[in-house]
Amino acid sequence: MQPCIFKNSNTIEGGIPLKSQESVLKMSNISKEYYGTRVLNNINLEIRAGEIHALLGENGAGKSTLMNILFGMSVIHSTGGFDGEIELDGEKVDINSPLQAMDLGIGMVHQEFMLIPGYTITENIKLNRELIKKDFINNLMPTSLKQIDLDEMNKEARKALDTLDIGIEEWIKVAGLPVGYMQFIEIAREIDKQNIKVLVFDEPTAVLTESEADNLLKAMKKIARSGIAIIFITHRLDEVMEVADNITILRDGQFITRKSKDDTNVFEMAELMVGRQIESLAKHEAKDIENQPVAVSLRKFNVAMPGEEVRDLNLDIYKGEIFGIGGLAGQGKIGIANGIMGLYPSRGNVLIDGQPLALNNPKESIKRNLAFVSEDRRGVGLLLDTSIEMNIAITAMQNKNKFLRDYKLFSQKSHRQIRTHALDMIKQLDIRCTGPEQIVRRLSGGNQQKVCIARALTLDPMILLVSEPTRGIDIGAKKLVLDTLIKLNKELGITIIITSSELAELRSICHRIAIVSEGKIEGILMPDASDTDYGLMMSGEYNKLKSKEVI
Ligand SMILES: Nc1ncnc2c1ncn2[C@@H]1O[C@H](COP(=O)(O)OP(=O)(O)OP(=O)(O)O)[C@@H](O)[C@H]1O
Repeated sequence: MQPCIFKNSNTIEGGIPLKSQESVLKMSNISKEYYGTRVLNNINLEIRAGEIHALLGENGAGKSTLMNILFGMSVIHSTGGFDGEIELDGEKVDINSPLQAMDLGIGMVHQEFMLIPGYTITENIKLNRELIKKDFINNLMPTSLKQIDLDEMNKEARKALDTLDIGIEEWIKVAGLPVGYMQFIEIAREIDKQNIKVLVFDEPTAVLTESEADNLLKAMKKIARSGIAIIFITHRLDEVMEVADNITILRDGQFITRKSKDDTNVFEMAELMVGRQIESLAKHEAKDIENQPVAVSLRKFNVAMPGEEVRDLNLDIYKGEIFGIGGLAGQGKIGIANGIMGLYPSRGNVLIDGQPLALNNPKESIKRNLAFVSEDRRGVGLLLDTSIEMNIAITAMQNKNKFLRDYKLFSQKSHRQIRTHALDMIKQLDIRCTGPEQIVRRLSGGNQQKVCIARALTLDPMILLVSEPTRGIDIGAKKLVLDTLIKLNKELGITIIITSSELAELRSICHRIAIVSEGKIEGILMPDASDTDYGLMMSGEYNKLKSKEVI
């Protein structure tokens, strides 16, 4: 079996794309209801071979639902199916399961990784498509005793990785690899499939740093040049401008428009998505931070978070500051907040308002008025099968005795207070839902993130740590989240520590930004420092060059 990437037929000499006029995929008049609520209404989507087609829409617009239909996901069929037609290469198809979708040549690069950590990269790429040795004896064996051709599998995996310019060895295990690599392994798995015609990238850059995202966009262009049609779901409109040929925009389950990239711009796309004009992000006001008392002091702080280790780190964060933590994936930026909150083993000294914090004890961190919005909202952030209102209230109930009626001998939860508070949060953060009783699993990704933020705010924190707060959030909601952080800082004086892979986001709202490299602070910059300084710090070169007096 040969890897398909440049075997797909729609290329012409030199690998220049032959963007066929025929559509490879056509979804017509697609409608879908969930429990009586219409979430897609007569949607059309048409894509040609070799085209990169961006599918845009706010959180909850219906993008994932449309893709779930394309993949024949059970969530669609177990909830009454859908209306409309799907055609592949001009032929009507019924797609009743993901397996059938794969057989038809539809692939998906997932937002949440679907890799098996204990397997090697090759084993993950070839999972369920293992190659069997072709010698005479092996041919005679029953299937269960046939020998796998590991050499050939490694070769093909290598070829797929090379196509993506990934230097990593194919025989190493996936466990512990940085997030950026995981994404590429997912892609390698898809492009290694022989018959792939349509490849869906669902917010592929949401978990990547800027340089990793650049590489990914390049890889996408290369894959499209081989003739594969790409559906690209993203909330980052600059990426759309960089790689997309055409764009389909959904809003509240309605088809809004289809446009050629050349006939639109970022502002128009944003407006079409949200149905109103988007103002630019609010900016914090400059503050004389360093005269304030220290709110958080870290000395020789170490956190054993796999892939994000923090090593002997020293840092002071001032009261009332919005403090940014940036850096490349795998350098330790994510470990800092997780360590302070006691979620990963840590050692060293942490002072909160001058008083030592007991480490490795999440309850203690919450008692000391810290709250955390984790980057891993599905893993540690949310109770997916519980209502929005309970998700918002539960941590404050357990740790701060909020929403409890005290009857001397026992206490009982106050449904009324929980409901009133949830309704207020839903309004303040514009959580799109059917009501406070809706279970969180049924919310779109962005709205789940807003529930995490609401839960943290419910703890009335004095120090709020937020990790990747706008990952997977649409442009309208992003502004809302960042504006909310600024407001909490300005009006309630909350010290905010925000960790983000998006430097632009940090520079837009932070008073100071620390860049983490190899588990330590490489340096602290003001938001208006030069791009060169940021770039050098991110690559860990800043201090080396400074010591040589090059800068
Ligand atoms: N399993 C489900 N049961 C009920 N409603 C659902 C389910 N999955 C999604 N929905 C609803 O369908 C609508 C569309 O959600 P969908 O996840 O398709 O949006 P999206 O555009 O992908 O959003 P995001 O950008 O946040 O991922 C939302 O109102 C959501 O609450």
